[in-house]
Amino acid sequence: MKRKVYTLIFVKKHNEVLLGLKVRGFGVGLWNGFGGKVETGESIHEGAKRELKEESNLNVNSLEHVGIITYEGDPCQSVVHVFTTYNTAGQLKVSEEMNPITWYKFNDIPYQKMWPDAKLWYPYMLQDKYFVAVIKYIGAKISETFITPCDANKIQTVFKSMV
Ligand SMILES: Nc1[nH]c(=O)nc2c1ncn2[C@H]1C[C@H](O)[C@@H](COP(=O)(O)OP(=O)(O)OP(=O)(O)O)O1
Repeated sequence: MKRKVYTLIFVKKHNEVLLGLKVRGFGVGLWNGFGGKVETGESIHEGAKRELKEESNLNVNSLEHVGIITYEGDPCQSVVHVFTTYNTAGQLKVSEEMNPITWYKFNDIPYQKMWPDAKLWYPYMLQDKYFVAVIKYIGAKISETFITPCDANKIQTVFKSMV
């Protein structure tokens, strides 16, 4: 089976993270980081930078790859590559996909208005701790999860074998 590959980018500063309310596409009405499908012919990093620009107007030079999430079951079978960055350039702007876009304090993340799996792995992402997760959905409900912190070198090895 060929899984769809997605990116998810979190812009951070000190103890705050930038989230947008999804107004189009997958996950409408939920807060999330920026991201989307990796397109044919682009690398995962290139896809991540493009999606960040399209959805927030922010440019970024370097992204840190902090996690790989594999989703099983409904609503789709996919792999999501999670990135963080502290360095962006350009003027933040809402987009057709994300509106509004807001800084959230780490201890005030709106988990009740996010994908149900977010609260399971955000703690790793917020601390820049590398992680690997497998999350199985049945319908809109999580049926099984496996989430583990991961050695940075190991995740880079796994990642390089996927790009
Ligand atoms: N269960 C889940 N939990 C989560 O926190 N984020 C998820 C998720 N399932 C998918 N995502 C993220 C991955 C990706 O960043 C986004 C979905 O991307 P989209 O479908 O919006 O892709 P595109 O922006 O390429 O879409 P279009 O431009 O509308 O074709 O939601």
